[in-house]
Order: sequence, then C-alpha cells, then structure tokens
Amino acid sequence: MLKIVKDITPKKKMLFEILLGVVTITIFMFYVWITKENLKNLPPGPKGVFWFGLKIDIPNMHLDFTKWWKAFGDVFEVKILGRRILVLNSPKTIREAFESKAYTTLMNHRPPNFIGYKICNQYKCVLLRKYDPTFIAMKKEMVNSMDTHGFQSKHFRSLAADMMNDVVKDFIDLNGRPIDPMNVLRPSFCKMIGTLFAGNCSHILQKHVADFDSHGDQMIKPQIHGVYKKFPWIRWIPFQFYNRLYKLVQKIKKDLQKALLFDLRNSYNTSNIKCMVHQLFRSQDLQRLERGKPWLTDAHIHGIAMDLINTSILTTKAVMSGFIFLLLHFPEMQQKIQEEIDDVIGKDRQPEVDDRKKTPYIQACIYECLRYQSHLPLTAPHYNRKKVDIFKFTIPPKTIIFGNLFACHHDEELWEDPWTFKPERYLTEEGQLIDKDHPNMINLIAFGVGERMCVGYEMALDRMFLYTTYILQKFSFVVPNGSQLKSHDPRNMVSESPVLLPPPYMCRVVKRKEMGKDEAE
Ligand code: HEM
Repeated sequence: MLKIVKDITPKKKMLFEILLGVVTITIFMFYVWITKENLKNLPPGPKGVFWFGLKIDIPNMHLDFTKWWKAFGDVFEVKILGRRILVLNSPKTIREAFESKAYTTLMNHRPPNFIGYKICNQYKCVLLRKYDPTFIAMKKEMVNSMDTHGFQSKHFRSLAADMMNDVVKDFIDLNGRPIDPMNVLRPSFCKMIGTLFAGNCSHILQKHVADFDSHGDQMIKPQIHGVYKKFPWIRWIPFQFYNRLYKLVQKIKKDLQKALLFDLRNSYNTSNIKCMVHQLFRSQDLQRLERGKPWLTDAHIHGIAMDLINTSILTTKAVMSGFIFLLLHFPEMQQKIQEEIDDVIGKDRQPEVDDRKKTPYIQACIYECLRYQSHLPLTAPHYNRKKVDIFKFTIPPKTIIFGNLFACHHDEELWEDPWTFKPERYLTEEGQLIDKDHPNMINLIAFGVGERMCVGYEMALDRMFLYTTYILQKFSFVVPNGSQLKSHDPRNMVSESPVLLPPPYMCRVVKRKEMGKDEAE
C-alpha cells in the first residue's frame, strides 16, 4: 500500500485531479440536463436569484402576486427560497384547478406543514391535511355536525340570540364612548364557537377558545410557521420566542382537550344530542357498531375543534371589523341598512337568520364587503404531489399553489370599477338580489371553490347578518369627534397574515334614538 502511494508522481496526481474534475462536471451537466428535461414547459413568471428566487414581502404576498399577474397573466410561477409557487389569478383558472373533476385529486392537497404534524396530532385535522379518503370523511363529519348543531338547530339559534343581546347590552353600557368594536365583538365570537362545540360555553371554555385563537393565529403566520417548518428543532432551544410559543400552544391544546373531550364525554347522552362534539361522539359509536374500531378517534375530534377555532374567529374578526369600517366611511349605506331593518324586521323584533332572504340590500352590502376587502386575499396553500399538466403548462411535483382571490375580485375585465365600493352590483333594477348564475355571483369566490371550499361559509354569512342587524337595529356607528378615518382602499388593508384587517380605528356606538341629539352636540 505504502509502495503504491510512493509511486504516485506529481504528474499522475495532476492527471487524477483532472479526471476527477471531468467526472464531477459531467455528473453535474447530466443532472442539469435531466432536471431541465423535466422542467420544460413551465409557466412564465418573474425570475429571481438562483436557489434564493425572489425577495417578497411575505405578509403582503397578495400585493406582489397581483403586480406580477399584470405582467405575466392569469397563471404564473415564482420561486421563493427554493420553493416553487404557482399562482392562479382568475376565477376560471382557480375553478379549473381546484374544482374540475380532472384535477380534484391532483391539486387539492396541502403542503406538509409543522402545525398539522406537531399540533394536530399528525394531520388528524381537515384544514392542513392532504386530500385523501380520511380528509374526505373528516370534512363530511365536520360539515354534518355543523349543519345539525349550528344555525339550523333551535337550541343554537336561541343561544345565539342571547349572545347577540349580550352584545347589545355591552354597547348600551359603553354609552357611546369611543372604542375598538372588536373589544366587544371578539369575546362574543369565541363564545359562539364554544357554544357550537359544547352546547353552552362556560367562562373557562371561552377562555381556552380565545387563547387557542390568539396563539394559534400567531403560529400560523407564514413568517413564523416558516421558521418552525425549516428548523423544527428551534422549539427546543429554551428562553426564546419559538420555544415559549410552542409550549404555550401545546398547553392550551391540552386545556381544550380536557374541556371538549374529557368533560363532554361525561355529559354525553345519546338521547339528547345538542352540540357538535356529542354529535361526533355519536358518529364514533355508529362506526364502532359497523366496523368494530372507529376511524374517527378522539384525536380527530380534537383536530376538528382546533380547525374551527383557527378558521372561524380570525376570519369573522376580519370581516366584521372591515364591515364596520366601511359603515363608518359610508353613512348613507348604514342608513339604508337601518331602513331595511325597520321595514322587514321592525324596531323591536329580534332578527333571525331567516330574515336574510328578505333583506337583499343587506346581503348585497355583505357580498360587496367580501369582494372589495377580500379578507382572505389568497386561498390556503394547495399542493400537488405528482407532476400535473394543466393550462398548457407542466407543473412539477411539490409545487405550492395559491388562488389569488384579491386579483380575482379586482379584475377590471370582470368587475365594473373594481376599486369602487358598490353594493348595487349585486342588485337588480327592482332592488332584488341577482341570481346565483349572474357573473358577479360566479366571480365572487371569497370562500374558495371545490373540495377545499370553506366549510363555514353559510355560518359566516349568518353570523355577519345577525351581528349587523342586531346592532344597527338599535345603534349607529359614528366616527368620534376629532378622529380621522384612514382610506378604505383595499390596497391599504393591514395584513395580519393570513387575513387582511382595516387600518386600526375607533368608533362610537350611539343609540339610534339619540342620533339627532348626538349630531347636534
Ligand atoms: C367570512 C368569513 C370567512 C371567509 C372569507 C373564509 C374563507 C375561506 C377560504 C378562502 C378558505 C380556503 C379555501 C382553499 O384553500 O381553497 C377557507 C377554508 C376553510 N374555512 Fe373558511 N372562511 C370564513 C369563515 C369560516 C368559518 C366561520 C368557519 C368555521 C366555522 C370556516 C372554516 C373553514 C375550514 C375548516 C376551512 C378548510 C377547508 C379545507 O381545507 O378543506 N371558515 N375559508
């Protein structure tokens, strides 16, 4: 051996090094050639720097995407930190990818993610799970239990009415003092979701829901979640933000598990099912009878509850605070809503969800608010596990796919004056709501489309209607003296990623009876 090493002359060594260099370059060229072959026919898009791709303002991704949409068209791709991202910018392309039969099983996955794995017990949830038979079955259970125990049920309706009356009382107590209306409304949103789960909502359950909402929302922000995903070990480094947040979310998750699964198991009675969690226990029992072991475990039920907290409170906060902001900007719209309430519901009867059908102007204002402000400017991320050929392009596997709802809702080709707030675009000349197949209805896709469409859209619309009518029946929102509202242009909305909120504002909630007096002051 020693002899061989001694025999290597400098000339041989150089030859060996040249050979090694040639082999390395050949392998590299071969790799480039193979990957280039696979990456033919990609969608157009802005080019960035090698692996790093483009610099992007993550919380305001929708604004960058909307700028690139103008340059590259309805379908483009960008690369950000080595990730390939496909952005779909029209209702037509979004429907084709997420809703059409040909692509349903291909484009409706979710990318692997830290929260789904670590918080939702290895993806035992709907929101963050890939598209597979368990996802389909879980979503069906979720929708079914929400339908039976939400606004369709007498029990829930009467509790919701009590909660609305509490909000009215809170506003009376505030006696027209300037406030951020979310200070009153957010606790009510938490209580409503707790009531949906448990049939009533104790203070402690309301607290767990509120805590999970605020800390879960923090963790789900792309800029924070991205760090957990790339460096999952960061949660073990003590005395820093990621460690504290992870521990806190795990603790609240346990508190919720106790309140929703252990405590509600004790009150479960098959002959008196009045809430979502009991309904899910019943599904478990039926599965046990049918197949011995239910696929719907307590961990799945826990996951469904965490999904609903994360998706419902943040979105309702965004839409309600956005809507009140618009009411302050457009007092004439507020007055027309109040006139419709007076005509259809009257000044004293409690509003009901069934009144929605009889109040087209209020519906039109809510739809226009959803379009104009586009509170969820992007869909949740979709993902393809395999290569997909679509729109004459090839989409490589493991691409993250976003529907750019903000672009869809502000496209000059689809909407007349898209940057103008105009509820009338949803009304016929006779003041009735336009049909479902009117282009303005088809192009309004605030809740997504297809298999990943929002499960809570009816509930969200019912809730917006109830809060609006209960409050505006008795009060008016007024800008406090001396304070200036910021512009309502949707491009100035503030990103609390993944939702958009109006710029911070204060308002006074003044009794309608006192409005004349108030104005005279
Ligand atoms: C106005 C308020 C709301 C808006 C604008 C909204 C919008 C959306 C959007 C855009 C998506 C993603 C669709 C996709 O990825 O393609 C979504 C998903 C979802 N939403 Fe909502 N949502 C709202 C309220 C709610 C409420 C109140 C609930 C529950 C009570 C809810 C539950 C969900 C769930 C569970 C998903 C995940 C569905 C899945 O992954 O298959 N949302 N929502």
